[in-house]
Amino acid sequence: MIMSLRAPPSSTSSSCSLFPSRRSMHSTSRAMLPLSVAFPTRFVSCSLLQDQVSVDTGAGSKVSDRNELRLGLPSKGRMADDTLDLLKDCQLSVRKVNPRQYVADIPQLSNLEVWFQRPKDIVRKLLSGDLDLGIVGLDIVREYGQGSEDLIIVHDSLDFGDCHLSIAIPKYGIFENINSMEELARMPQWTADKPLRVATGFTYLGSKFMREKGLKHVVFSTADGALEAAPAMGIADAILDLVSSGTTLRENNLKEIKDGIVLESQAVLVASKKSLVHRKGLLDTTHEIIERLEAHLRAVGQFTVVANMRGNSADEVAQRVLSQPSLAGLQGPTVSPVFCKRDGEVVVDYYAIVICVPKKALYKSVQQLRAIGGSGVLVSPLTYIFDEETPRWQELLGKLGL
Ligand SMILES: Nc1ncnc2c1ncn2[C@@H]1O[C@H](COP(=O)(O)OP(=O)(O)OP(=O)(O)O)[C@@H](O)[C@H]1O
Ligand SMILES: O=P(O)(O)OC[C@H]1O[C@H](OP(=O)(O)OP(=O)(O)O)[C@H](O)[C@@H]1O
Ligand SMILES: [Mg+2]
Repeated sequence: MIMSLRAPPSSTSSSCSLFPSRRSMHSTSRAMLPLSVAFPTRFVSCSLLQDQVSVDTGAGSKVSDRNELRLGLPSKGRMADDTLDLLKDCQLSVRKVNPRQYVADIPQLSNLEVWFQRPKDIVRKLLSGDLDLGIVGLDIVREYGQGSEDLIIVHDSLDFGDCHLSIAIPKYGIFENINSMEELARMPQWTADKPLRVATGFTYLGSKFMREKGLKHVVFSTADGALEAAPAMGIADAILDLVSSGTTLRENNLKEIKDGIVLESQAVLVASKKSLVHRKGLLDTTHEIIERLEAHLRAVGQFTVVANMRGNSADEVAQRVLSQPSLAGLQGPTVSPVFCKRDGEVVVDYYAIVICVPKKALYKSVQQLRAIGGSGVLVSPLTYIFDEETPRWQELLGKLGL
């Protein structure tokens, strides 16, 4: 069974390498090139196989000796701006003194350093104990975390960076009638001598997935981008890459296949378990970050709607509002009397109702309000919705056994 990551014969680089053409590939002896790297003792030991890292986070590793807490954020790429925007929306603006500096702070969170790093390095540094928290795509956590139990997903849906990791094959040639992983695995073309060549940046997840899907003869090559070009260039048969809109695949004559999705991904907040347990102050800071994230992300999808409604009593108005399916709000409507003066007397003809409405259901809600006599409808955005309890915090305590 061939399930290995190999470098082209002439290459000593650990990344950016694609296979030589099929002919030269099969006429060359292709030894695996495991590279081992010695780190200073402060780091946990790693062995590199091309671009992959397997990290020993065994019981012997300790949290490093520092007082500051450290949060890793993406230094570049598509996640970088969205991450800063999200934190800003949670009133956790990152203060960067100099755009070329890799360290910053968040004035609201004392004793926390922000370090800007490449996403894969954030995961590596969480494992080595050099970071405590990080915001990256789940794909990167799973690929570079390699199943380590020291990585804990603290918030699993930060609502940006949505994509999935998927196998894609050409629409043409020998793949024209191949539409599922099962059919791909059954193709007679893949043998020990001529394995299926997959170009990917996700060799750990890729080899695990191929094994699970019963593909015995597979060989991976790595590249840092534009993987979709590899099949047309003749240097790979298939690719394993992130897909969002599907445009890049379509434009390159590639297709996804049934059961070919390895992982659904979006931005997550991830932490080192060791740090959470041992580093003073980290749990409190993490609690505050979770609270702010949850309160903000809940609010993002909702509007506050205020309307006036004629009625005889608050109860009667509430009955009318609750008779409509889109007007229940988060915990039912707030109904308050609107006092006005008529002929020298204070009277109540109207009631103000306040509800939270999902953004998607806004227009339907306004129609339903009008149908039951609502007028003067005011709609405003919400900044935060703080619940009594943060379910993710309870989950985290559970995972930590606290
Ligand atoms: N097309 C996409 N749509 C949405 N999210 C994506 C997409 N591609 C990648 N992502 C998410 O963004 C993260 C960062 O993407 P990526 O590593 O490709 O960075 P980049 O911005 O393209 O920079 P570079 O590839 O040059 O390093 C990925 O790990 C993934 O979680
Ligand atoms: O389904 P789509 O919406 O077309 O997005 C998918 C593309 O986005 C990512 O690449 P990116 O744009 O980050 O470029 P890169 O390959 O240089 O990283 C990914 O690697 C795909 O190529
Ligand atoms: Mg990219």
